[in-house]
Amino acid sequence: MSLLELDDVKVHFPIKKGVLVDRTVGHVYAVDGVSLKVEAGETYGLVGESGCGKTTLGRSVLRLVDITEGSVVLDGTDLAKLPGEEMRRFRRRLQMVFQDPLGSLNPRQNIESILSEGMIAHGIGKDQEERREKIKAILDKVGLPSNALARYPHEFSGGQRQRIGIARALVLEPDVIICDEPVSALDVSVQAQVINLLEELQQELGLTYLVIAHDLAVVRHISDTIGVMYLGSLVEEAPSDALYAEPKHPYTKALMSAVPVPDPEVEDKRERILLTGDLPSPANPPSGCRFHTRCPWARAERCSTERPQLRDVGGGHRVACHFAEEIESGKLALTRPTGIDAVKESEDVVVDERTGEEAEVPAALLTADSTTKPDPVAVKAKVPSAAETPGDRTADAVAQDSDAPAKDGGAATPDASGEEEKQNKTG
Ligand SMILES: Nc1ncnc2c1ncn2[C@@H]1O[C@H](COP(=O)(O)OP(=O)(O)OP(=O)(O)O)[C@@H](O)[C@H]1O
Repeated sequence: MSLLELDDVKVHFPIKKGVLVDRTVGHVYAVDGVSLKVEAGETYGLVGESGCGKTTLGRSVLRLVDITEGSVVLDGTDLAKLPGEEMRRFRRRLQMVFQDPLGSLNPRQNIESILSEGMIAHGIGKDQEERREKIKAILDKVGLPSNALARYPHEFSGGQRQRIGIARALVLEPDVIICDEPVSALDVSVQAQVINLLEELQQELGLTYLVIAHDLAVVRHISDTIGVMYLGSLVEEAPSDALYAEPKHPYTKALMSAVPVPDPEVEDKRERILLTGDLPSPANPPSGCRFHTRCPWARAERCSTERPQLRDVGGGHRVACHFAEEIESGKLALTRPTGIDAVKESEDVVVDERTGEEAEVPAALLTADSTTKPDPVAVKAKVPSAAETPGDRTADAVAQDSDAPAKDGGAATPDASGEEEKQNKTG
């Protein structure tokens, strides 16, 4: 049995209407039948574009949102069936590291108080002295000096604050840590340090992670197994290397082909799959295969009526596509352009709304309906905007951000990077 098992988990949020009497007029199918297993000591990476239900799934494991259907089993215990008090005790074993380290730390509490809070609630440590010793040891493990204890969250850089968030989870000695976009609010250089730290801690302490991220690069680096979500469901799951070597679902192929490769020669020859159309609303998902409205290989007769189940295609690789094998062998003709040729040949020039600059947009993305915006997944591959290209900012920010563990030098003072991050978020 795996340490954490999710079986057909559904989270449907009711859509209410009415002034005096709340009427349920529909549902947001945020998570719609996800089954996955996280093995002890391993990392499961969950990827998908914004709005696909990743965060809701993570929160449902912690019972921070109610599960509509299905089960979440931790070490043999079905959490959905636990009464409140027992669930409270179990919660110690499941901890979360949040995306926004500053927003998740109370600015009025010093680090000792923040880290003690959970320990007191769960009866860890017989007195404050014992708790302090434990906190100091954990701070050391995450690369922060013990004099950080008396300081406040705003006195640390973004990366250091995330180390505090990780320490807060660790002091409770959890079985599983759910990391929800753990590095997406950080500079790229700092991201690598935090990811490396998570890996080191895993090796040293035998931790188990469920890492949720929209960034394939982040998940690839750290995961043993990766699950790809689209509109509330898993469309593909495989060991990390297999997924990257041979993505089998058309959506995964499109996600992968949108990630730029640093080598220009490889980049030039690479197959591109550009999706047209927007992500459908989870309140009104398409019938049959949820991806059929954007899939370049969709077959009207089957894909729009029959919902594909995740099925094993060998080597622990599971895919929810009726035609995965035919697509793989090249036997299935395209029913929509993938935009491969269009990328190379298009000379259409339009103005990028976000930057106000002229941007080349592949002709394939300019659909007959001019009101339809190009899909951001596809566009990102060709026209990254200034705001979406962390690499550009990093060149300057790297020099300024001092996330390197300040073991002997004391905690960092408010630094330029911290300010810059805040401005970035508000801007
Ligand atoms: N409490 C809620 N009530 C109603 N709808 C919700 C609620 N929480 C999330 N949703 C909706 O559920 C869908 C999935 O949201 P979720 O935040 O889980 O996606 P995500 O993949 O984590 O996206 P992001 O990376 O942007 O957070 C979205 O359409 C969202 O608007």
